[in-house]
Amino acid sequence: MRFDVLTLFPEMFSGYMTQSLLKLAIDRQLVQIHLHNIRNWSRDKHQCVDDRPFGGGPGMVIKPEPTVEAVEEVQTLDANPGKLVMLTPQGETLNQQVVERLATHKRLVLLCGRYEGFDQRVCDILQPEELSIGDFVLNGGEVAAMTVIDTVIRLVPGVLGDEESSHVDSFSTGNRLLEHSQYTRPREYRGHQVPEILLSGDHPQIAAWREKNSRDRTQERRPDLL
Ligand SMILES: Nc1cc(-c2ccc3ccn(Cc4ccc(CN5CCCCC5)cc4)c3c2)n[nH]1
Repeated sequence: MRFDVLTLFPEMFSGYMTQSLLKLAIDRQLVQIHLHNIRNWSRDKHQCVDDRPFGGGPGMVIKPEPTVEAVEEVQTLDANPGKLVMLTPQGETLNQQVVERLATHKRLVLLCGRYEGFDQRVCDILQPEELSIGDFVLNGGEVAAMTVIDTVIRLVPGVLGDEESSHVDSFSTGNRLLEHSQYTRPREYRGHQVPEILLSGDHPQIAAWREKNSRDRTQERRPDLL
């Protein structure tokens, strides 16, 4: 799967791309991430990409020319132009079902804004899918784009090992329970014991304990999921 990210801050992705799961997926050529700085498509000698909003108001707006021309050129870099997604506070809210839909595409082109966002004509001309990652305000689209990448790559075949395959993730279609509690060594820590059943090797009983623990946690924390 190929991701192209258009942003004014490509350096924000450097550390993220060295993160283990994504780095492994890239090294194994299961995933490609291509970063593009929108500023490289600015037309003026000062490389300006933003300007004051017509009609007044706070902040600056990213100009339509460099943005549209950047997306159009980036889309030509592969035979498949990809699914264009704009990260925005005003978009459809991301959830696991949206992630599963996005993962069906071979290429995602993620458009990250800053300031007050993009000139409306960027949406009118390019008609991107507009995505929010939740009802809170970020300072730009980059963290939202990383969230999209982070969630979608878990669904790319081969990225997760069989053991940890994503179909048993919480929120996956058909699985609406929170995950059960997890424990590892030591068996006791500051007087807190690991539940004996998990040490028993009795796998049917362990599975039953985990199912009940998932249900109890979901009832307690997210009854809306039941
Ligand atoms: N899920 C989610 C995605 C984003 C997101 C995504 C992309 C961009 C690009 C720029 N920003 C910053 C920003 C923040 C708030 C506003 C609204 N504005 C505030 C001041 C008064 C008028 C209205 C606009 C732009 C972004 C924020 N935030 N949250």
